[in-house]
Amino acid sequence: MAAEDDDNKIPELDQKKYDADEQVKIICLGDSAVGKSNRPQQLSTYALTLYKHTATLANRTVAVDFWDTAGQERFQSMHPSYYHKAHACIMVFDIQRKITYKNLANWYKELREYRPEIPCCVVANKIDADMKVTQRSFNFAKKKGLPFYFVSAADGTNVVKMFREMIKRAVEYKQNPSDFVDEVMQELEWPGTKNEFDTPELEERRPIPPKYLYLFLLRNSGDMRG
Ligand SMILES: Nc1nc2c(ncn2[C@@H]2O[C@H](COP(=O)(O)OP(=O)(O)OP(=O)(O)O)[C@@H](O)[C@H]2O)c(=O)[nH]1
Ligand SMILES: [Mg+2]
Repeated sequence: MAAEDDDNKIPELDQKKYDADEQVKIICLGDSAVGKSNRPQQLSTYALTLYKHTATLANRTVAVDFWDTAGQERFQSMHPSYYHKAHACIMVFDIQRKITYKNLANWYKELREYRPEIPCCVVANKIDADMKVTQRSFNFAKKKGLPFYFVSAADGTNVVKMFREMIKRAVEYKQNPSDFVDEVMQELEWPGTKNEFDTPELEERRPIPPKYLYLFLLRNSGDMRG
């Protein structure tokens, strides 16, 4: 109980802010170690990292929160609050590990259960390790009609382009959600659709070790490669 009370006091985890016009939330999905955070190997200590970025699009300033997790992927599933109010999703796999590509289908399925219509893209990361892969085709994205990017988080190839395009799509989606479920959820506070960080019942439904839930690191990153 004490921990839940503490969570309520962390302003960054108050998801109501994403209702404001100038705020978007973009989430990252993918297996562990595909390079979502582009950090050197380290213990997955923090459940949640928010990378804050300010983007200028058509003379408008947009505050972007990139949500990134470490650790929860091991459960092959994310906590519902991770998806809550997200405006776009970046799905990442590692071109050197086939399993991470195969698992995209699972991540995508879970994403669509929570967020049926938000813009999503597929990122093939680590192309610096094998440039030849860019000759290959990866059909998952095509099959689902998703934009696809060959990226190297290590050397920066396509990273800024991908982020800019996804921010733009997140803003467009927010201005004109095609997602009926999403609109309904924003209007009604259905059980399970408000900020799940505040709802202990949901913790019981999908238990998460407290150290993952209650530790988080807030980063200020103006650098897209951060
Ligand atoms: N060669 C190469 N290595 C990369 C690239 N991006 C990340 N890595 C390496 O891949 C490993 C995993 O990167 P992370 O960013 O921690 O991966 P993650 O997906 O965030 O993993 P979790 O936080 O555990 O979910 C690290 O050793 C990175 O240095 C890349 O573009 N090229
Ligand atoms: Mg990470």
